[in-house]
Amino acid sequence: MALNKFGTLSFVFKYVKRRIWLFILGMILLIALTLVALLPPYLTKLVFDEGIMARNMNVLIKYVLILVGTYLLQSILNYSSSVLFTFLNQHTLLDMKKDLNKNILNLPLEFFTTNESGYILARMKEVDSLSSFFSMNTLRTIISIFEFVGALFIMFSMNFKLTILLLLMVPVFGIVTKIFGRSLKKFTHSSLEKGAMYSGKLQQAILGGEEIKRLGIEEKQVKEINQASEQFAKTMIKRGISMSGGTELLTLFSSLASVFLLYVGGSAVLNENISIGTYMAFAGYFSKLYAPVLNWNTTMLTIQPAFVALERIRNFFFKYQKEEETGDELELNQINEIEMKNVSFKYPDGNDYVIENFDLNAKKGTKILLKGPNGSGKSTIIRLLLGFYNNYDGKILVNGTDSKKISKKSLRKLFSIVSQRIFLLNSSIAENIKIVDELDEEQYQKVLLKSGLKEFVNSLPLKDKTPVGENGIKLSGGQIQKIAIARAIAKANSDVYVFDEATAHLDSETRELIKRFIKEELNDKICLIIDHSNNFDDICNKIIDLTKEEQLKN
Ligand SMILES: Nc1ncnc2c1ncn2[C@@H]1O[C@H](COP(=O)(O)OP(=O)(O)OP(=O)(O)O)[C@@H](O)[C@H]1O
Repeated sequence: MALNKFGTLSFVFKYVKRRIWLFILGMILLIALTLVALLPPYLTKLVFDEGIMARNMNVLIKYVLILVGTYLLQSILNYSSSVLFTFLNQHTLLDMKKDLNKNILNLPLEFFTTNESGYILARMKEVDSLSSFFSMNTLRTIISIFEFVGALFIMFSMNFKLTILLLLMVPVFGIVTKIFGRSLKKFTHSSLEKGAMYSGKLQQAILGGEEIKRLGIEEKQVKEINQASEQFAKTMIKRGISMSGGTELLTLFSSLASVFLLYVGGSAVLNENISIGTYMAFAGYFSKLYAPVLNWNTTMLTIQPAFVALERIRNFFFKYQKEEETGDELELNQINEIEMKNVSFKYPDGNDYVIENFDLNAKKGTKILLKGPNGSGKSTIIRLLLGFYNNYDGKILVNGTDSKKISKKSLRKLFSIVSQRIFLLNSSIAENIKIVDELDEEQYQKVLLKSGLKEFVNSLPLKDKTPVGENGIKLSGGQIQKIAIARAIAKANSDVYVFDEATAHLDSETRELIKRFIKEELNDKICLIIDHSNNFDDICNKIIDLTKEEQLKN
């Protein structure tokens, strides 16, 4: 979805609106600043014409003192508006970031499976460049537009013909700025994209550092990262060249324009059409005629990336439909039955059906063992039950209600899952176990016992305060799995327990412990167990083999 500037501005305005009175105060300060800034050239004219040329010391002193006061006032107004806009800038940015942070975790699973985490992070960081919307450069551009109008008015009142002549130069600046802006936008876009890709590659390599070393593919990885880094550097060079070219061209034009003023203004003084004072005032106002265009150029250097970043942020983060809860969905308090009727599903980016015409029925007390070779769709069935995808054929019912009508948050709250890919926070063992619900000491000790963690935790010098490292890097595969099991047991009020290859890394003793827990303590729950071994055959009352049409046991 291509967004126009209007769409982008209205998006920014949504945030401005929240502090509209401060923005209005800021604009009043800017207008006051403009009026004060218009005084010095006119006062200079009076200093020359009525003081110096008329050889009147008192008048000279009077205007010099007024000039001092004007500059003082200008400084105070400048300082106040810049403080105010710094405050507004940072708070507006903070609001945007908060919204983005909230949005990101509400995006569908597809967003996280199709984009590298480093790439997502880099794109989120692009928000920082939005700060330039309210930076001093932008303020200067706004002030210069006000000043342009004021200066034009005063110049016309002093000498109409000379003003028209000087105005002729403005379109030249406009054209150069426009061409320059276009190429800058193009290079900014590609440099942001290449930068995000570079971050993605780098983060992937850092996360997979151990595996890369094991496979001995360090050089290959370095080559790929360097290639991404080179592409990023190339676009940055192009952007830099375009920026220097544009800036230099504009500087040259403004120098030539002042020579032009020297010539036409000087000729007017020689022909006695204007006084020296008027010439001096013209020299002061002259720069204000081109200032909006020149300032726009400088502002563009910072604001253009901000516009591009905003478009990219909106295109990227908002192209996925959020998993938003409208409040109309049914809130679940318990799950008594889950059913899948004739369900067929393929992933949004996949061509083939992962599961076809699949049926499942589980009431409280049912323990289902899901079997089937790798890639046969076992974990996909769990994802569908959790409402991660809606684009399936057939029906998924919870307590007889279409699962699409049920609040996903309330549904997921009633599931305890030990997934195949376990994610641990980089914090202590205890914090990882109590990630969803707080437990009292007695409950917590029971959880440690049931998950087979107690002995291990007690053997550690820091006990359950031991940090697990990034994604459990400091623990063994089995220990990670035990923490995930403890986490699932610790979650209060669950009605459905899912064990997706939950015991693959466990020793036989712990496996038996978990088996006993499932057998003895989950009899009034629904259990879905995915396992390749025959370990759980005897404690399940239903076995579904995804390679076979019929269910093996009922
Ligand atoms: N996010 C995804 N996007 C596209 N295809 C996917 C996605 N996740 C899984 N698949 C594909 O769907 C199929 C089923 O995957 P799934 O993880 O459900 O299998 P599984 O039966 O649990 O396998 P395993 O026994 O190896 O754990 C696989 O072919 C896999 O490549």
